[in-house]
Amino acid sequence: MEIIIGLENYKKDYKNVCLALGTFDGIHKGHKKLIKSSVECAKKNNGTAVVMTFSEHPKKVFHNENRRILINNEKEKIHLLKKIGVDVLVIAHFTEEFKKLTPYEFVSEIIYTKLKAKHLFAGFNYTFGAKRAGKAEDLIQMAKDFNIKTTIIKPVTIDNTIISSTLIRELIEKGEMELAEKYLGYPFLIMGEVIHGKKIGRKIGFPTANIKTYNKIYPPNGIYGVEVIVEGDNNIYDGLLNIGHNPTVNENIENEYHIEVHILNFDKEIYGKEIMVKVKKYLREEKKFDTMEELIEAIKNDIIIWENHLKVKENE
Ligand SMILES: Cc1cc2nc3c(=O)[nH]c(=O)nc-3n(C[C@H](O)[C@H](O)[C@H](O)COP(=O)(O)O)c2cc1C
Ligand SMILES: Nc1ncnc2c1ncn2[C@@H]1O[C@H](COP(=O)(O)OP(=O)(O)O)[C@@H](O)[C@H]1O
Repeated sequence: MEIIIGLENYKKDYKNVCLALGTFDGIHKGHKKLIKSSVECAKKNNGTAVVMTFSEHPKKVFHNENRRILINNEKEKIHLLKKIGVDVLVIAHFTEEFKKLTPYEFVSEIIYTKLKAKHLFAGFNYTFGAKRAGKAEDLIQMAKDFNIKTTIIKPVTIDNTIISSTLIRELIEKGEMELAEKYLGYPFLIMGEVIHGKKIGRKIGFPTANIKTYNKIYPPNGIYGVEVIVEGDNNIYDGLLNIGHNPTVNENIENEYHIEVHILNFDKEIYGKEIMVKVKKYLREEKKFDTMEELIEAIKNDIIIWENHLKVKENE
């Protein structure tokens, strides 16, 4: 997959561009259906499947919020789009200038002139142009003027509920990881670089790879059962993730926020490597223990609980 950052760097004449439009935060089952349609369109027409998203979440730019609101950081998004078979990902900057384009200017200047799209794919609730004034039906009409076909993808539902990034964000914020997985179509991901921590983990017999944090949503503080993939290693490991302040070892918890994973049956130095954690299940809240012995006992118990859970799942 080719990655183009900034529309000004989209320069090649790609053939028969099948363009998927949307913010695609989460790349959930609904997004996947839409993006897959553009990939299939490209295959059928000997063309190019292009996805255009923004480097900043449009809502964040609109409300100037600092709140963590994204389900995926850029790395995760790239990983997920590659898997679907997208040829070109354009990450446009959501600039002041861009925000001012009317819906018609967006179609004419960006979709037609710049991206040279032949076929568009957008969701039923897609909005575009200044003040998000353009709706999915407008897109069909406006694109017609430029001889561009448009396919609007109907809502994808599970148990009569429309899958949406908002719903999934709420589930992640509540720690409902199994439900989040159901709507996403894959477990919630945490991808990032392994950084140095306080080096207490290995002393107590449970080394934990600390993962660099990004401005995105994380599940509530607590202990989670996870799967782990380490850069340059083909195995999928089981593991236990801890998100929180480590109150047992930290006096001043306000300044401490860590995301760290103990990988089961693993013993390698992986500082600086990229790791991917698939968050499967919330196990318990993070506690302040009076002694290190109690913390060690709790971690041992977490491992037993998670291994037993996996055994039961295997036999189901
Ligand atoms: C499975 C697991 C459960 C944990 N539970 C707690 C907890 O309840 N309370 C706590 O203060 N720290 C908890 N920790 C975090 C440890 O305090 C932390 O891993 C240890 O201090 C090592 O940190 P370091 O990587 O900076 O050396 C847990 C860690 C793991 C792997
Ligand atoms: N089973 C394991 N799980 C996690 N990290 C491991 C494991 N075995 C070895 N390591 C290595 O040990 C480091 C974690 O040890 P730790 O004492 O907790 O140090 P730090 O505080 O720097 O994270 C990891 O970054 C990794 O390089």
